Amino acid sequence: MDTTAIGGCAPEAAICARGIIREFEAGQTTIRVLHGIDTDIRPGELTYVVGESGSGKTTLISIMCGILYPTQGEVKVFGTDIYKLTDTQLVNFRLRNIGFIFQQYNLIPSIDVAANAAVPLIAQGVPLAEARERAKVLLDKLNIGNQADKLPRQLSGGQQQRVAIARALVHEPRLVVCDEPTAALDASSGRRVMDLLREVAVAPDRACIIVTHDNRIFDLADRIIVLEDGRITHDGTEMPDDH
Ligand SMILES: Nc1ncnc2c1ncn2[C@@H]1O[C@H](COP(=O)(O)OP(=O)(O)OP(=O)(O)O)[C@@H](O)[C@H]1O
Repeated sequence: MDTTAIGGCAPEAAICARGIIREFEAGQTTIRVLHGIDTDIRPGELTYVVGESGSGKTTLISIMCGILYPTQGEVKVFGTDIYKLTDTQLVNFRLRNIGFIFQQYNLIPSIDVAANAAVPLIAQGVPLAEARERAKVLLDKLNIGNQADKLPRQLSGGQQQRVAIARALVHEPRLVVCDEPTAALDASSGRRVMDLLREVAVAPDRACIIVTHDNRIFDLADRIIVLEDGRITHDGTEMPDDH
């Protein structure tokens, strides 16, 4: 593992992001979406990223979890400078260390719910029967254990989202990154998801980042980062007064 320091990274940081700029090409013009983000995500904390639509939240967390290259800047995840890895090394790093919950659930339509939730374990070579059993433990905790043998299309949107959450947590990744994990859920399902995220993803050697607009769960954050037009404008334990 590469552990050389990049600009002032705390060695214990779960994520150290320095000078993150991201641009997208739009026709003849280049749009700068992130304007030089510097931040450390601490282990043992539930960190929220909030901000208006288009402020760059999804772009930032995608860069932090190794699925979108920054135009400039560096990201260390648990000491590994992820964008210096080869493509294969990066895929393997993500597989072992990171769980994602994105707004598109991307379930595999032709395999049942338990197999979908078990995908990260199967990809790591865990035998199918064991992988399914481990996935079922999480599906039970999310109150959809009784759907394990169904195909994704037989589930409601909120149930499919919970399958995606089980899939993100099943391999007990050190970093969990979630984009609106409770948006499609009623209040009690949303609380259950948050309880599970805390149980699995928040530990002294783990970290969890959540993008959310859901004010029902704001009180559960340890830290809230506010993005405005691709810049951090607030970083504290509570929401700023003007949100
Ligand atoms: N692949 C892309 N190509 C061009 N522009 C993009 C691309 N991805 C994002 N953008 C632009 O970058 C800006 C930030 O997008 P992003 O999805 O990060 O915002 P967000 O804060 O997550 O928004 P929301 O809350 O609506 O999901 C937007 O203006 C968006 O149109």
